[in-house]
Amino acid sequence: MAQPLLIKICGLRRPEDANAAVEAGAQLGGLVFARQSPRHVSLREARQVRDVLFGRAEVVGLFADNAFEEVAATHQAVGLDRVQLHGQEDDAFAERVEAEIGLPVLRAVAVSEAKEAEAADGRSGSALLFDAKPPDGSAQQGGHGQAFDWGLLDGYRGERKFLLGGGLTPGNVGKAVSRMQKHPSFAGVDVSSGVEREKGVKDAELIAAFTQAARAAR
Ligand SMILES: O=C(O)c1ccccc1N[C@@H]1O[C@H](COP(=O)(O)O)[C@@H](O)[C@H]1O
Repeated sequence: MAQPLLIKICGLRRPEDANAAVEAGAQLGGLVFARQSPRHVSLREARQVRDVLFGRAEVVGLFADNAFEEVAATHQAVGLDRVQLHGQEDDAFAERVEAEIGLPVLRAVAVSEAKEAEAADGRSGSALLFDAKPPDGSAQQGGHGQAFDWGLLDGYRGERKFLLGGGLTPGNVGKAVSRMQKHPSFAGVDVSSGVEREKGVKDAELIAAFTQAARAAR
Protein backbone atom coordinates (compact mmCIF):
# COMPACT_ATOMS: atom_id res chain seq x y z
CA MET A 1 0.00 0.00 0.00
CA ALA A 2 1.25 3.49 -0.85
CA GLN A 3 2.52 5.61 2.04
CA PRO A 4 0.41 8.70 2.84
CA LEU A 5 1.39 11.56 0.60
CA LEU A 6 3.50 14.22 2.34
CA ILE A 7 2.45 17.81 1.73
CA LYS A 8 4.69 20.74 2.58
CA ILE A 9 3.33 24.27 2.53
CA CYS A 10 6.33 26.57 2.33
CA GLY A 11 6.83 30.26 3.02
CA LEU A 12 4.53 30.55 6.05
CA ARG A 13 4.80 34.01 7.56
CA ARG A 14 1.56 34.37 9.50
CA PRO A 15 0.11 32.16 12.27
CA GLU A 16 -3.23 32.01 10.46
CA ASP A 17 -1.53 30.64 7.35
CA ALA A 18 0.22 27.99 9.44
CA ASN A 19 -3.11 27.05 10.97
CA ALA A 20 -4.74 26.81 7.53
CA ALA A 21 -1.94 24.49 6.39
CA VAL A 22 -2.34 22.17 9.38
CA GLU A 23 -6.15 22.21 9.18
CA ALA A 24 -5.88 21.20 5.53
CA GLY A 25 -3.71 18.25 6.51
CA ALA A 26 -0.20 19.40 5.56
CA GLN A 27 2.42 17.49 7.54
CA LEU A 28 5.25 19.98 6.94
CA GLY A 29 5.38 23.77 7.15
CA GLY A 30 8.24 25.83 5.76
CA LEU A 31 9.85 28.95 7.25
CA VAL A 32 12.05 30.85 4.81
CA PHE A 33 15.33 32.27 6.15
CA ALA A 34 16.81 32.78 2.66
CA ARG A 35 17.67 36.47 2.57
CA GLN A 36 16.51 37.38 -0.93
CA SER A 37 13.03 35.96 -0.50
CA PRO A 38 9.88 38.08 -0.08
CA ARG A 39 8.80 35.29 2.29
CA HIS A 40 11.75 35.80 4.61
CA VAL A 41 10.72 35.66 8.29
CA SER A 42 12.26 37.32 11.32
CA LEU A 43 12.99 35.11 14.32
CA ARG A 44 9.97 36.60 16.05
CA GLU A 45 7.65 35.75 13.14
CA ALA A 46 9.23 32.32 12.88
CA ARG A 47 8.54 31.54 16.54
CA GLN A 48 4.91 32.59 16.15
CA VAL A 49 4.46 30.25 13.20
CA ARG A 50 6.41 27.49 14.99
CA ASP A 51 4.03 27.76 17.96
CA VAL A 52 1.08 27.01 15.66
CA LEU A 53 2.84 24.11 13.91
CA PHE A 54 4.36 22.59 17.06
CA GLY A 55 3.20 19.01 17.59
CA ARG A 56 0.92 19.18 14.53
CA ALA A 57 3.33 19.49 11.61
CA GLU A 58 7.08 19.39 11.05
CA VAL A 59 8.80 22.78 11.16
CA VAL A 60 11.17 23.05 8.19
CA GLY A 61 13.71 25.91 8.09
CA LEU A 62 14.63 26.87 4.53
CA PHE A 63 18.11 28.33 3.97
CA ALA A 64 19.90 29.32 0.79
CA ASP A 65 23.62 30.00 1.17
CA ASN A 66 23.22 31.22 4.76
CA ALA A 67 26.28 30.74 6.99
CA PHE A 68 26.42 27.51 8.99
CA GLU A 69 26.43 29.56 12.21
CA GLU A 70 23.16 31.23 11.17
CA VAL A 71 21.51 27.87 10.54
CA ALA A 72 22.62 26.68 13.99
CA ALA A 73 21.56 29.91 15.73
CA THR A 74 18.18 29.89 14.00
CA HIS A 75 17.54 26.36 15.20
CA GLN A 76 18.51 27.42 18.74
CA ALA A 77 16.13 30.38 18.60
CA VAL A 78 13.18 28.80 16.83
CA GLY A 79 13.32 25.03 17.28
CA LEU A 80 13.32 23.42 13.85
CA ASP A 81 12.57 19.81 12.95
CA ARG A 82 14.34 19.81 9.59
CA VAL A 83 16.65 22.01 7.51
CA GLN A 84 16.00 22.59 3.81
CA LEU A 85 19.11 23.64 1.88
CA HIS A 86 18.10 25.49 -1.26
CA GLY A 87 21.30 27.25 -2.34
CA GLN A 88 24.73 26.17 -3.58
CA GLU A 89 25.60 24.37 -0.34
CA ASP A 90 27.95 21.43 -0.91
CA ASP A 91 27.80 17.90 0.51
CA ALA A 92 30.10 18.82 3.39
CA PHE A 93 27.75 21.61 4.49
CA ALA A 94 24.73 19.27 4.48
CA GLU A 95 26.70 16.60 6.39
CA ARG A 96 27.76 19.21 8.95
CA VAL A 97 24.15 20.29 9.53
CA GLU A 98 23.14 16.68 10.17
CA ALA A 99 26.16 15.85 12.35
CA GLU A 100 26.57 19.05 14.38
CA ILE A 101 23.06 20.51 14.52
CA GLY A 102 21.44 17.10 14.54
CA LEU A 103 18.64 17.87 12.09
CA PRO A 104 17.80 15.93 8.92
CA VAL A 105 18.46 17.82 5.69
CA LEU A 106 16.04 18.18 2.81
CA ARG A 107 18.30 18.89 -0.15
CA ALA A 108 16.87 20.96 -3.01
CA VAL A 109 18.03 20.01 -6.49
CA ALA A 110 17.26 22.41 -9.34
CA VAL A 111 16.49 20.38 -12.44
CA SER A 112 16.79 21.56 -16.03
CA GLU A 113 18.42 18.42 -17.45
CA ALA A 114 17.79 14.71 -16.80
CA LYS A 115 21.38 14.13 -15.69
CA GLU A 116 20.92 16.54 -12.77
CA ALA A 117 18.13 14.37 -11.38
CA GLU A 118 20.06 11.16 -12.07
CA ALA A 119 23.12 12.49 -10.21
CA ALA A 120 21.09 13.69 -7.24
CA ASP A 121 21.17 10.41 -5.38
CA GLY A 122 24.91 10.82 -4.85
CA ARG A 123 24.41 14.00 -2.83
CA SER A 124 24.26 14.03 0.95
CA GLY A 125 21.08 14.76 2.90
CA SER A 126 18.21 12.67 4.23
CA ALA A 127 15.74 13.50 1.46
CA LEU A 128 15.63 15.40 -1.82
CA LEU A 129 13.40 18.11 -3.22
CA PHE A 130 13.31 18.38 -7.01
CA ASP A 131 12.53 21.95 -8.03
CA ALA A 132 12.71 24.16 -11.12
CA LYS A 133 15.89 26.13 -11.89
CA PRO A 134 15.53 29.81 -10.93
CA PRO A 135 15.16 32.22 -13.88
CA ASP A 136 18.45 33.55 -15.29
CA GLY A 137 19.82 36.42 -13.26
CA SER A 138 17.54 35.89 -10.27
CA ALA A 139 19.18 36.13 -6.87
CA GLN A 140 16.32 34.15 -5.33
CA GLN A 141 17.03 30.42 -5.51
CA GLY A 142 13.43 29.19 -5.51
CA GLY A 143 9.81 30.06 -4.90
CA HIS A 144 9.24 31.51 -8.39
CA GLY A 145 6.09 29.56 -9.15
CA GLN A 146 7.73 27.98 -12.17
CA ALA A 147 7.29 24.34 -13.06
CA PHE A 148 9.85 22.19 -14.86
CA ASP A 149 9.46 19.24 -17.23
CA TRP A 150 8.58 16.37 -14.85
CA GLY A 151 9.76 13.92 -17.52
CA LEU A 152 13.31 14.92 -16.54
CA LEU A 153 12.83 12.76 -13.43
CA ASP A 154 12.08 9.62 -15.43
CA GLY A 155 15.65 8.39 -15.07
CA TYR A 156 15.84 8.95 -11.31
CA ARG A 157 16.35 5.52 -9.72
CA GLY A 158 17.47 6.65 -6.27
CA GLU A 159 16.08 5.09 -3.14
CA ARG A 160 16.15 8.30 -1.15
CA LYS A 161 12.70 9.77 -0.66
CA PHE A 162 11.97 12.88 -2.70
CA LEU A 163 9.43 15.67 -2.80
CA LEU A 164 8.37 17.40 -6.00
CA GLY A 165 8.15 21.21 -6.04
CA GLY A 166 8.20 24.10 -8.50
CA GLY A 167 5.11 25.77 -9.86
CA LEU A 168 2.60 23.40 -8.28
CA THR A 169 -0.95 24.68 -7.92
CA PRO A 170 -4.35 23.25 -6.97
CA GLY A 171 -4.91 22.90 -10.73
CA ASN A 172 -1.83 20.83 -11.62
CA VAL A 173 -0.89 18.99 -8.43
CA GLY A 174 -3.18 16.03 -9.14
CA LYS A 175 -1.51 15.48 -12.49
CA ALA A 176 1.92 15.81 -10.87
CA VAL A 177 1.13 13.25 -8.16
CA SER A 178 -0.29 10.79 -10.72
CA ARG A 179 2.80 11.21 -12.84
CA MET A 180 5.18 10.64 -9.90
CA GLN A 181 3.48 7.47 -8.58
CA LYS A 182 5.71 5.28 -10.74
CA HIS A 183 8.72 6.34 -8.66
CA PRO A 184 8.89 4.11 -5.57
CA SER A 185 10.78 6.87 -3.73
CA PHE A 186 8.25 9.65 -4.45
CA ALA A 187 7.09 10.88 -1.03
CA GLY A 188 5.18 14.12 -1.55
CA VAL A 189 4.81 17.65 -2.84
CA ASP A 190 6.00 21.10 -1.81
CA VAL A 191 4.32 24.40 -2.72
CA SER A 192 4.69 28.08 -2.06
CA SER A 193 3.49 30.47 -4.82
CA GLY A 194 0.57 28.29 -5.91
CA VAL A 195 -1.32 28.73 -2.63
CA GLU A 196 -0.73 32.47 -2.25
CA ARG A 197 -3.01 35.47 -2.60
CA GLU A 198 0.05 37.68 -2.88
CA LYS A 199 3.75 37.05 -2.28
CA GLY A 200 4.16 35.79 1.28
CA VAL A 201 0.43 35.78 2.05
CA LYS A 202 -1.24 32.38 1.84
CA ASP A 203 -4.87 31.74 0.95
CA ALA A 204 -6.70 29.18 3.12
CA GLU A 205 -9.02 28.14 0.29
CA LEU A 206 -6.14 27.56 -2.11
CA ILE A 207 -4.29 25.54 0.54
CA ALA A 208 -7.36 23.35 1.12
CA ALA A 209 -7.92 22.92 -2.62
CA PHE A 210 -4.25 21.99 -3.05
CA THR A 211 -4.20 19.32 -0.33
CA GLN A 212 -7.50 17.83 -1.54
CA ALA A 213 -6.37 17.62 -5.15
CA ALA A 214 -3.00 16.14 -4.14
CA ARG A 215 -4.54 13.46 -1.90
CA ALA A 216 -7.25 12.57 -4.41
CA ALA A 217 -4.57 11.67 -6.94
CA ARG A 218 -2.54 9.42 -4.58
O1 LIG B 1 9.68 30.25 -1.24
C1 LIG B 1 10.67 30.99 -1.37
O2 LIG B 1 10.59 32.22 -1.29
C2 LIG B 1 12.02 30.38 -1.63
C3 LIG B 1 13.14 31.20 -1.60
C4 LIG B 1 14.39 30.68 -1.83
C5 LIG B 1 14.54 29.33 -2.10
C6 LIG B 1 13.43 28.50 -2.15
C7 LIG B 1 12.15 29.01 -1.92
N1 LIG B 1 11.02 28.21 -1.96
C8 LIG B 1 11.02 26.83 -2.30
O3 LIG B 1 10.86 26.69 -3.69
C9 LIG B 1 9.88 25.71 -3.98
C10 LIG B 1 9.09 26.06 -5.19
O4 LIG B 1 8.34 27.23 -4.96
P1 LIG B 1 7.02 27.58 -5.81
O5 LIG B 1 5.94 26.67 -5.31
O6 LIG B 1 7.37 27.32 -7.22
O7 LIG B 1 6.76 29.00 -5.50
C11 LIG B 1 8.98 25.68 -2.77
O8 LIG B 1 8.42 24.44 -2.71
C12 LIG B 1 9.87 26.08 -1.64
O9 LIG B 1 10.38 24.95 -0.96
